[in-house]
Amino acid sequence: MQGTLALSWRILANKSFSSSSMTPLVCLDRPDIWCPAPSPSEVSSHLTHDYNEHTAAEINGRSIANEIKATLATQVSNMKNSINKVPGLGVILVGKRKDSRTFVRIKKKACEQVGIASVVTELPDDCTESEVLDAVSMLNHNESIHGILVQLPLPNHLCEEKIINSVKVEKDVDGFHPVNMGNLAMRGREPLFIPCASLGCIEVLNRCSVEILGKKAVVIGRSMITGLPTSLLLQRHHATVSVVHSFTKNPEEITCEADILVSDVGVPNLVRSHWLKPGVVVIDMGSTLVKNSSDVCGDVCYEEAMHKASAITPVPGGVGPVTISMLLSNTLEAAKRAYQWTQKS
Ligand SMILES: NC(=O)C1=CN([C@@H]2O[C@H](COP(=O)(O)OP(=O)(O)OC[C@H]3O[C@@H](n4cnc5c(N)ncnc54)[C@H](OP(=O)(O)O)[C@@H]3O)[C@@H](O)[C@H]2O)C=CC1
Ligand SMILES: Nc1nc(=O)c2c([nH]1)NC[C@@H]1CN(c3ccc(C(=O)N[C@@H](CCC(=O)O)C(=O)O)cc3)C=[N+]21
Repeated sequence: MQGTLALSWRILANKSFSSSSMTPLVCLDRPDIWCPAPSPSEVSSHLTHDYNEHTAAEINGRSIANEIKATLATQVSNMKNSINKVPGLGVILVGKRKDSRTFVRIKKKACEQVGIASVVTELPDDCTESEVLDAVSMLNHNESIHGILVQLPLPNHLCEEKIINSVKVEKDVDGFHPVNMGNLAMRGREPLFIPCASLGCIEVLNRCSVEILGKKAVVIGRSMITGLPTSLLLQRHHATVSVVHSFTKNPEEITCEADILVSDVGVPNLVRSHWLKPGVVVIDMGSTLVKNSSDVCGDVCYEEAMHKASAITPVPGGVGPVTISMLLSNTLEAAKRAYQWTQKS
């Protein structure tokens, strides 16, 4: 087992960017994000390792996100200089949920960092469905808003389906509109936007030179926000994907086959050591707020996984910040399309 771990770590650290020969999935112009191969030094700069080969490399999502944000900030500034426009994100926040308010605050701050304008429309917990639909409609018609995000979950009395369907497909930077999700699921079709957490997952794997093509990937969770689009996107990158959910019997028998394990559940410490194959790359998307604290907790028992995996994203500081940078990237793409502006090389 130790041999396997040592080998997989060496592969991870030394391999050149294996996905560079792959056609980018999205027809988005994502220079410097999907395309170029990171140099070995760039790869290792996102991985911290204590030089003990029997523990996993920790993937530094904050440094990946900072790199992406620096690229986006340059492009936003170029757009401003060339056409005197900046991308705009409209967020609708319903109610007082602490986690939702935190996530919206993080998104707003990230927009400021790269020069994207953001407006947050706040509605009370007991607002009516037509008030939310009106708020979406205002943003749909606002020419300085290029991306719209309705923070989920919504209070139970509101119909999530109806509200998501009302977002203009061209402004659906979350990628949750059925047209975008449907196109993601259908081979040969290109969605205008892919959900940010799924993009974040692939971005982390790409930037750490983890090969996806031909690998066995297991996704735990099948929600619209994370699990479902992540399994679809991993398939587009030619992984063989299995999906585990709340009705799966003996999930550990499936997860322990995975070369890449993605967990999108929201149950702290669900994934234990015996769920993992030695050398697996673990992407922990779980982000649960710990009760009576501002700490967040992932789905994977980190201390146990450290001794089994070859690389792992921590929580916080793993895939979460990369997800946020993908929202910024989608918003910039939306603005580029709206203004038919392309970055001159
Ligand atoms: N880091 C990031 O970038 C992001 C993190 N998140 C986080 O991801 C987590 C999941 O969010 P979200 O997808 O919205 O949550 P949902 O509650 O919508 O979905 C949870 C999924 O996990 C499955 N599930 C629940 N319990 C188990 C179990 N014991 N074993 C296996 N599967 C189980 C459910 O199965 P079933 O379908 O059968 O009900 C469902 O598919 C949250 O912590 C959220 O905060 C979300 C978005 C981005
Ligand atoms: N319309 C909509 N779109 C979403 O994309 C969406 C949503 N609703 N509802 C909730 C989930 C959750 N989600 C996260 C994004 C970033 C972090 C993130 O950046 N987490 C930080 C920690 C955050 C903290 O410190 O509280 C980290 O992991 O380092 C977490 C979770 C997006 N979601």
